[in-house]
This record gives sequence, C-alpha cells and structure tokens, in this order.
Amino acid sequence: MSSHDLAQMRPRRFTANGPLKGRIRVPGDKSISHRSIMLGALAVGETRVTGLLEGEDVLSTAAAMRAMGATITRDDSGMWHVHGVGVGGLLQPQQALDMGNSGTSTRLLMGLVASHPITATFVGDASLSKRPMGRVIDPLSTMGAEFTASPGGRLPLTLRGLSPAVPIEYRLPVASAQVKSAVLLAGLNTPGVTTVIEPIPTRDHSERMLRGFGAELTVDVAADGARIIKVRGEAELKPQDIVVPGDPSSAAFFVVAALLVEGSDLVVENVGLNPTRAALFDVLRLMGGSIEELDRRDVGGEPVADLRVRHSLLTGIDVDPAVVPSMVDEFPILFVAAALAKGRTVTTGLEELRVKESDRISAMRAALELAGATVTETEDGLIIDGTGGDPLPGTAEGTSVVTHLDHRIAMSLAIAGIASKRGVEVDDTRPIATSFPVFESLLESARA
Ligand SMILES: O=C(O)C1=C[C@@H](OP(=O)(O)O)[C@@H](O)[C@H](O)C1
Ligand SMILES: C=C(OP(=O)(O)O)C(=O)O
Repeated sequence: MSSHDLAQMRPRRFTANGPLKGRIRVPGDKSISHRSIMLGALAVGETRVTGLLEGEDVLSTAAAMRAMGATITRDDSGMWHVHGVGVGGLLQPQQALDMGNSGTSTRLLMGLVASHPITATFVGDASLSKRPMGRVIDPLSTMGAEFTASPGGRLPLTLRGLSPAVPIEYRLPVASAQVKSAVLLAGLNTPGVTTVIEPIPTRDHSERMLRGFGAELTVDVAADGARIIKVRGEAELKPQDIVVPGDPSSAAFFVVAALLVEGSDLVVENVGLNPTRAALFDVLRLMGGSIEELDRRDVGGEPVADLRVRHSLLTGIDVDPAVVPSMVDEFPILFVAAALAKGRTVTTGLEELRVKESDRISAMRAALELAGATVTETEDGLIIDGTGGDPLPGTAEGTSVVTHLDHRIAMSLAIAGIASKRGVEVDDTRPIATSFPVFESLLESARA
C-alpha cells in the first residue's frame, strides 16, 4: 500500500459499550440486488426495485449496466428504476468497466458480455485484481468469447463477446454461484439450451430470479444429487417489481454480536432465509445460540423472518463441511463466535475462503490472534479454542488488525471488539461500505 493510501485509511477502535437491544433492520441482500439491476437491464420496459442495497459493489454493477445502455435511476422514496435494453441489446461500453471490489459484478457481467457482440475491459481495486477469473474464462471461452487477461487469469482483462455464442453443458469444477450465474447469464443470449451441472448446491438466486423475469429455466436433480440447470437462450425478459429481502450475510454480524454480549436481546427484522444462504443460523443454534424466528413469511419469492437473538453461552463444534456453500461468506464472523465459545470449534473444507476479497483463513487467524484468541490455521480451515464466554483481551494500544480491503474482515473484527476487554483496533473501516454502508450507525443505534 502506498503512503498516499495509508493517509486515506480510516482506522477505528471498536470497544464494549453494553448490550444490543431493540429492533434493527439490515439493508437489502447484495446477491439479489446485483441480479435485480442486471436482469432489469436486460428486460424490455421498467423494472422497479425496493430495498436495493446501496453498497459500493451494487453501485459498481449499476454503473456498468448504464455504460452498456441501461437507464438506471433512484427516486426520492428510495425506489430504483431500471429501463432495460432487452437480451442481445447491450451496447459497447466506451470506457473500462470499474468493478471496484466486487467479484460478483465482475464474474456475472463477464457472462453477460460473453454472448453479446461487444468488447469490454474489466478493472478493479487491488483486492479484486488478485482474484482468479480463470474459473469464468474457461466456460465462457468454450462458448466462443475471447479473453486477454493479466497473468494468472486476473484483472485487468479484456473480453470480446461472440454473438451468436455456442451453447454448452458445463459441470462446475468449484462450488461457486458466481461461475454458475456467469454461464447461465451468457446462455440468455445464446441460441439453444445452455446447461450448468452443479454437483454441490450453491445460492440459487439466479435461478429464482431468471424464472421470475420469464426466462425458460428448469432445474432437475440427478441420481447423484447434482442439480442440472437448463436455460433456453434468446430469452425475452419481462420487467418486474422486486422487493429485496434483508441480507442474511449482513444480519450475521448483529446476530453474533447479540449472542456474545451479555444482556443482549435484539430483533433483526426482515432477514432473508433462503436455505442456500442461511446455514450460519443453524450452526449457531447447534452451538447453543438462542435465535428465534418470528413471523416467517415470503418477500419477493424468498423466505424471510425476523430473528430474535438473546445472549447465549456457545459451545464449540465441528462444523460439517457440507454446509460451507450455504454460509460461505459467514465464516469470518463464525470464527469470532467460536473464539468466545466453550471448547474447540473445528472448520474444514474452506479452501474457497482463500480467494475471496482477502485470504479469509489467514487474515482471520492473524487478526484473532492479535485480539488474544487461540487459533490454529490448517490448509482448509481454522481450529479455535474459545474463552468459554469471557470477552477476548482485545488488541494492545497502537496495534491494529489488518483488513486487507475486505469488508467482512473489518466487520467481524468490529464485533470481536465490542465483545472484548480493551477493544479491537481495525486498521481501515472504509471497506465496510462495499456491502453494508450503515453498519457502524446501526451498531451505535443497537447499543443506545
Ligand atoms: O453469486 C453471488 O452473489 C455470490 C457468490 C459467492 O461467491 P462464489 O461464487 O465465489 O462462491 C459469495 O461468496 C459472494 O459473496 C456472492
Ligand atoms: C465474497 C464476497 O463478495 P464478492 O465475491 O462479490 O466480492 C462477499 O461479499 O463476501
């Protein structure tokens, strides 16, 4: 990091300040927000979106779709209006598409561009520029797109789409909703049927929303449990009114905070509980966490409930690696919960965490150690010996944990700080705006 970047960093010490009480509502789901803008931009007519996450990642998606011809505005009531260009109608962007910190924007938009007769250059920040794009370059090349990528299949990269593209049948070599979605989105403007075979289920927002927008999409389950997803190309998408449920990945920080801080009794309203996303709450219950679902309902085709969370003494467990895809972004905050549990928590099967905004296994090991936790790093996870409910010591004066431009590391360590004796100094809070711009103000209001 240059001295200029260091000067811009926004450090903060997060300290204990009493229990979390009352009711809060977290912003809209990031995955659904991205897809609302993308699919709205491909429909003919006006899609209206309520509860869109106005985080930096989603704004990167919106800027890119504007650069490719969609009209996207926000009115004074907070509703977003997307006027699409129709499948096949994306325009050549005049400048490089800046994806900021967002893997989802990059990989899904690469899918869209791949089957349009346009060329686009994708750039991103230092974190995104280290992340592997070969996983989408491979299937999209088979469909006919051409790539010039930086070494290791990384950004900046230039993609020349092919129209008509070639439909493929693709078996996912890695459990990734982004790769699945990239191929399905490329399939939208490809004649014939594009098939993705998913041996291990990942979040299914793309499938649900593509159907909602009127695409012909089927899902079958093979004898070995794999999901076979087929989308018919040259689709005509119909504009939708979308209500985005609250993001379970954002709710996770407050749920764990209320479990860890003595005297807490907090309701987190309107939390999306799609089974392909909500495994953290099941794992925390297995550890002894009091998390009650109130008023389970349906919002925009997704199951939603209010979660009432009360302070609980957690017990360490071996986390079943089968649940990893349904809580892949929640491991950093689960590690914090484990650090205060009674006994040992063992996690395995987390290789994918090493290629997120940071290497989340090693970043969390280093940060939790600095905060006084007992942690062992393995190839594919962490082993954590908890305090038995006592607050963590916290970071020493003048020592801060390193977030590596990773919003989830920053927020996880903020929660570790409010459950610690001395507090935890986070080196940079700016990345939080990636997914949860109101995180710090909500934390204050829950503790008021
Ligand atoms: O499709 C999506 O919206 C996402 C998929 C996941 O990534 P992978 O596909 O890399 O697992 C997840 O980590 C990311 O935050 C959002
Ligand atoms: C991994 C994440 O996002 P993305 O891949 O979109 O950068 C995340 O939000 O934790």
